[in-house]
Parts: sequence; C-alpha cells; structure tokens
Amino acid sequence: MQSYVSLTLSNISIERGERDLCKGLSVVAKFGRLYRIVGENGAGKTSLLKVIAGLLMPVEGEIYLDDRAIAAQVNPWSRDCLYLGHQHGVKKLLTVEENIRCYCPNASAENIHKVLTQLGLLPYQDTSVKQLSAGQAKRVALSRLWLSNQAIWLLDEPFSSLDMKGSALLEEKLEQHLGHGGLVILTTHQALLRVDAQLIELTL
Ligand SMILES: Nc1ncnc2c1ncn2[C@@H]1O[C@H](COP(=O)(O)OP(=O)(O)OP(=O)(O)O)[C@@H](O)[C@H]1O
Repeated sequence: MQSYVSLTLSNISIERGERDLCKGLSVVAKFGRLYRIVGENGAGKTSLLKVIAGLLMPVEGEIYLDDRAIAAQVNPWSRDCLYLGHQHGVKKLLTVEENIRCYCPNASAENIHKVLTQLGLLPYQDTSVKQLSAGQAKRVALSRLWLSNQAIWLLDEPFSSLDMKGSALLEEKLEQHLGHGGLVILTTHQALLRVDAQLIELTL
C-alpha cells in the first residue's frame, strides 16, 4: 500500500438534477483517520463519495492527493482508491469464490481461504450468491477490503444488512486499515463503536 499524508477536497461544489448538493466544500482528510459524511436523506452523501471516487464530476473544485491534483495523477486513481457503492456489486450467478476471484484475480488460494474463514463464508464457498441472504451477500462484497492494497477506502453504507458480529468484524477491519496508515471515508446511518470518526457535514 502506498503511503500518503492527506486527501484534500478543495472548494467542491456538486449539483444534481439542477439542485445544489454542496457549495465550496473544503476538507483536508488525513491518512490514518476515518471520515463520516453526514446529512439527511438526499443531502448528497453518495454523490460526494462518487465525486471523490472520480465517478461524478463536481461543477467546481479540485481534489488533491498530498499536493498533486488527482486529475494529474500519472497512475490510475484505482491503484489508490477502493470504492464500494451501496449496491452490492456482486454477481449473483457466480459462486462466492468466483466473485472474490473476479475482484482480486491475483489473490492466492491461501488468502482466499483465509478471507472466507474470517467472514464466515467458508461453508458457502461454492454456493451461488443468489442463494445467500442479504447479509451474506454483503460480506461477499466487503471481502474486497480484506484483499485490498488501496490506501483510500470510500464506502457507501458498508454496515447495511450486517448483523452485530458482521458489524464488529468490519469495524475491526477499518481500525486495522487506519492503523496501517489508510484513509476511510464512509457514509453510515449506524453508530460506530470502536473507531473515532471525523464528520463531514452536508447541510445546505
Ligand atoms: N442519477 C441522478 N440524477 C439526478 N439526480 C440524482 C441522481 N442520483 C441522485 N440524485 C439526486 O441527488 C440528491 C442526492 O442524492 P444522494 O444519493 O447523493 O443522497 P444521500 O445523502 O446519499 O441520500 P441517502 O441518505 O438517502 O442515501 C437527491 O436529491 C437525489 O434525488
């Protein structure tokens, strides 16, 4: 994993469907910390995550990784940034293991076994995702975090559908990522029990 100091959102304005979602938002997000985007339904939390992920263009503003504008990055942004949207992003007709192999084609059999064990998915390794519960399918989607090399995790509602054990497991993983110098920016309607969150408030 590459090491960085900060991700800076500078004067970001986002508009969707001719509605302003945020105007002139500036945040310096430090690596090693977790940022939680807060705001009511429709405030623009998902939209802001998509802007940071490079999936949506802001009407103005710039994003910098340390002192380099992301647009000017030589390496693809995906090398540093893992975005998990609140759609599961799992292929329902594939098995659990096939999904994980799609996400991480270079993962060793040993690592995949480890991740399946940690996420309680080992008994479902060869089961197609369409036969899983919502929480189990969410665990498949989240397996990317266990195999990720990216420093920046952008997570839209990562706790949704997870039971208490799954939520604790995910928080532990986030804590570990921060401890390794990673940066997490997420949305969640759930209280975080283990990790301190800095808030990015979206209010217009
Ligand atoms: N594809 C789209 N085209 C036009 N407008 C959109 C589109 N997607 C979302 N919007 C609008 O953008 C606004 C912000 O949506 P967004 O999903 O970012 O909010 P949110 O804060 O994540 O909401 P929630 O808490 O309900 O998940 C909403 O008013 C929504 O109607």
